[in-house]
Amino acid sequence: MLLLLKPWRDPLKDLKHQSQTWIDAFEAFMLDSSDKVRRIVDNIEYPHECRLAADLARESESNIPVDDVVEAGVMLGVDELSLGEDTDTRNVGGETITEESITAIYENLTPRSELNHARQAIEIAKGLRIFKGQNAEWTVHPGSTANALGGDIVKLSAWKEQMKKDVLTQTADEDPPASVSTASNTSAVITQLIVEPPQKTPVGVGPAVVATAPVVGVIAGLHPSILRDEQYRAFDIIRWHLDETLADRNPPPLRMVLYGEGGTGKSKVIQTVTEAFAQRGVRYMLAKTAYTGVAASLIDGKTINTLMSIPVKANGAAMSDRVKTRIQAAWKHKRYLIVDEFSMIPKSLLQAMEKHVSIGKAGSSSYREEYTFGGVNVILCGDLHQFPPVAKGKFECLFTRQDPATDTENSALGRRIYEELTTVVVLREQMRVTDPIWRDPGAD
Ligand SMILES: Nc1ncnc2c1ncn2[C@@H]1O[C@H](COP(=O)(O)OP(=O)(O)OP(=O)(O)O)[C@@H](O)[C@H]1O
Repeated sequence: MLLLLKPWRDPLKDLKHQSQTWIDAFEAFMLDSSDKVRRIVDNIEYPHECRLAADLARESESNIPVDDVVEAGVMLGVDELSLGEDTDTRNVGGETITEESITAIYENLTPRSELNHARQAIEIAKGLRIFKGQNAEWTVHPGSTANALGGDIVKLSAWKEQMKKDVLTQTADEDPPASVSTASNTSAVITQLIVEPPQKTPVGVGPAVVATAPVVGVIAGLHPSILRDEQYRAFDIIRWHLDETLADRNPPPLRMVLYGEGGTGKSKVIQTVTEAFAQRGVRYMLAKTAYTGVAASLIDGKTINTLMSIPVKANGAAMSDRVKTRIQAAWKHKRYLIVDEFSMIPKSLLQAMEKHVSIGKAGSSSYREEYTFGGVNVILCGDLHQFPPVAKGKFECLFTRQDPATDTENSALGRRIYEELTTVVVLREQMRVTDPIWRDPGAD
């Protein structure tokens, strides 16, 4: 929180005094903080509270009892557990907000999906230069008409085409189209949808539409041609593998690490890859996840615990038939798994992930029993020095070699699974920070 909210140049000097603990430093900072900062801290869990409420509502709609304490815990992300007190009213800025007032606000809102669609339409139209000036508004004068010129028609057709692709991106995520049920007829459909891999263009010479508008709060992808070389290499490996899979050529499972410090553009690669899946009409084959809800939401994914129905607190109990049925339904069509911020995953959790995904794939037509993860392709993204595993000892870090003195059976298995990831792309170019003083803090 201090890193996020307090201005700093040298984190060790500016964020806390040497004599302070991090907790003391945070408390001291909060004492002097502005109302705005307090509001941010107070509300930081709010999106997760909303998502949890939605998850619980969905669970109850599908007749799964919500008062089944152990099973309800299974569905929660780690950071979704401390929700604070359950109250019917909140006081924001002296105004009391009740359930009724929230309902009234929601009733007057345009549905989010429509807003996203409208934003997307405008972004794409801007990219295609349908609007005349940079900030021109699209005003309609009653009674007056204008003749469209040839160029306008071309732009409008391009806009319609791009809109169609984006509708695919937004809708084709969870389930395959009804007509796509087997691998072979998948590839038949795909040949119609496949787009040629783009030629790389020099940096700065981007196509008219460089990115589609993101789902709100999710990092948008880039057109592959404007990815940096290292980013493109990672994208191209996954794209190639996907095309081989779709052509039924059964490539060996992809076991890949996309490694790079914060700001080197990993999330951009993930979203560009997502769009490649959507363009091929197979978004439903891709599962995206991260350890924390915040990291998962940035890539439009789910937390590991939710996606794989892994209990937050391992209780050693055998998996119930109900959970098994649920993960098999969720994983039936999944072929690729992208995990962001993988440094937070302890070895034993990687082992649990492998086990749950394998169970999830068992019985499906794409299950490959001889491979870990039931043959699902795995791409771990992150930086081992960014966030260590939460609340676990050093021996649980994935980069710590196996050691019989400290490793448990599960953590040793987790390390062995990690060692399978031999395709590694390292992103070195810092994309977020452009000020040289930040890039090299040691320089005066
Ligand atoms: N090819 C690119 N061209 C221009 N900007 C880019 C490119 N790739 C990434 N960026 C920008 O760099 C910044 C960091 O990118 P991104 O969030 O993908 O990095 P990251 O490695 O996922 O960071 P973190 O690990 O902190 O989440 C973003 O502002 C993004 O828009």
